[in-house]
Amino acid sequence: MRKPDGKIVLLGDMNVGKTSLLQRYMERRFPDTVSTVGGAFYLKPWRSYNISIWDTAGREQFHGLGSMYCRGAVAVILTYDVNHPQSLLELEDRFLGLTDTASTDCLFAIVGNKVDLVEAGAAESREKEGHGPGTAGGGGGGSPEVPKPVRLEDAVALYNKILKYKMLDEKDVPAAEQMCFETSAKTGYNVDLLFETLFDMVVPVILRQRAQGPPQTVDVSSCKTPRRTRSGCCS
Ligand SMILES: Nc1nc2c(ncn2[C@@H]2O[C@H](COP(=O)(O)OP(=O)(O)OP(=O)(O)O)[C@@H](O)[C@H]2O)c(=O)[nH]1
Ligand SMILES: [Mg+2]
Repeated sequence: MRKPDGKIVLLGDMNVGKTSLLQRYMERRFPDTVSTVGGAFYLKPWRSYNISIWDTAGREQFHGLGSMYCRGAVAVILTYDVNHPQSLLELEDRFLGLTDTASTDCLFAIVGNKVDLVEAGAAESREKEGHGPGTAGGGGGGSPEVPKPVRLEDAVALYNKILKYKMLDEKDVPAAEQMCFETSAKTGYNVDLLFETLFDMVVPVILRQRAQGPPQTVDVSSCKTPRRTRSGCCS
């Protein structure tokens, strides 16, 4: 098997849907998942490159492994659940620090998953209030404004905090609007857009890294070995 040219890592709290997003993209389905143990990866050929995409465990007990998985990453997908504000806060509090081992020109995407539940919840409350499905609660025809527990603006604010944390100038990185996504692994909404936008963006990073010399290697002495690692689908 050819060595991957670049690595993308999914990070985020347990249950936000990291494994489901990856399976939706790679396998085109939404199977039942079990909470991830350790990590697992897929290899995605993209143009003339091989990109590895790492799924990580959100559970606290595996937290220490996160920085090992991020080592040398060309992009990190920080995932939260749009229905759980705490999962967005956790990205800043618990997961951002893990990306210190990523490549210096690592790209960051922020992904709010499970948007289908917002729509479902809104439809349910409309019905409870006596409005039929499809009515906009007295509105005049346009699609109803669905209140989301976490708004896209909150993700954009986090993106700007990340730039500060990494001491990056916004002129040198993609705009927040390009890097904040709302997805549904269940319906597939925006899932291809997320991964393929990112693949296209990481290609120049891979080329830059190649021009600069050999890829960074893992210093195994500085990280704990996982007790159990679920093997990747390609291993
Ligand atoms: N409705 C809905 N459910 C989802 C979506 N994505 C994931 N789920 C469900 O959320 C639960 C957790 O999904 P996982 O993909 O296992 O979450 P995870 O982030 O990988 O969790 P850990 O591996 O524990 O870190 C599962 O029951 C999924 O079926 C989505 O877009 N919509
Ligand atoms: Mg998982």
